[in-house]
Amino acid sequence: MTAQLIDGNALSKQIRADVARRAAALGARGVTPGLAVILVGDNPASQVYVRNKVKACQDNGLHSVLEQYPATLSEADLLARVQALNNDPAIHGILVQLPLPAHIDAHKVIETISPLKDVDGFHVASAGALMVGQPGFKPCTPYGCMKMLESIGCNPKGKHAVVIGRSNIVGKPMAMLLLQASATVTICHSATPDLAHHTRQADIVVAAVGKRNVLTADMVKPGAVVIDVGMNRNDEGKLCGDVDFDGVSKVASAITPVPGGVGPMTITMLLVNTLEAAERAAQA
Ligand SMILES: Nc1nc(=O)c2c([nH]1)NC[C@@H]1CN(c3ccc(C(=O)N[C@@H](CCC(=O)O)C(=O)O)cc3)C=[N+]21
Repeated sequence: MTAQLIDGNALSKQIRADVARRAAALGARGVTPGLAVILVGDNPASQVYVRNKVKACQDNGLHSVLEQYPATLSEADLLARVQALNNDPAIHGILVQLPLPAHIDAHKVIETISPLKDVDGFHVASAGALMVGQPGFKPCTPYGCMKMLESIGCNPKGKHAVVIGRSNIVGKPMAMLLLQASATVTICHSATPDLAHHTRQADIVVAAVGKRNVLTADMVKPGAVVIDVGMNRNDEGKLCGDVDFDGVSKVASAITPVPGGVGPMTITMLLVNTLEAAERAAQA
């Protein structure tokens, strides 16, 4: 291992301390930042994630409400809950945990969340704002990745960044944030014929596919910075990313681990977005 480790837990600790300070300052003005998390169904992974989010709120002085519903909840009832939270002045951020049961149109649910409370940054208005450089919530995972680059003094300006993956939640907004930071951005995906051809030219690689060993040492330029957004299980059931960490960490100059990298930063940026939603509401 020659690469510098970009520690998502350590960086989260710093940023969360700042969130807690700002939350306390708002509290002194009578406003406690509030996050509502809605979980539909009993997906065990979702239950763990949601509990971690609620705990992170509690630990940093944010108010949180967890609403759990059975998988049989109707779409109409879920939309009504979201509307009620839109109108609840104690709630500044609304997160509907994905995936939702198949009978519910996730797109419809997300579009029902007020863009002012869309702390996931998944609403089309948030995506559009990011696209045109207007104020709005940035999706937490790519936002966290940008903070990780910043934390090691990696300014994307003039660099070639390759994003692997084109999801609405990570790949696309990641590319937009890097572009906004004046990187030259290449987006690769499942139909890219020669992925290694692109990644070998990259100063920054962000892997966001959801498949193990998408990025191996032979695909990385010496000295590149590598961000691993993947969340997979290996044959032993251990959590691992999209990047062959052992190989790539011998070539890269800096790399994020899984676990302890992008995951905790995603939750941290959710707290940041919720705090900012509350600060804006307090100003209005
Ligand atoms: N509306 C919505 N917003 C989300 O942000 C959202 C979602 N739905 N659905 C599911 C995914 C997944 N996700 C994670 C966040 C943190 C960790 C995390 O903290 N991971 C730890 C390890 C956790 C473990 O050990 O399992 C780590 O990487 O160190 C993981 C996954 C947010 N998601």
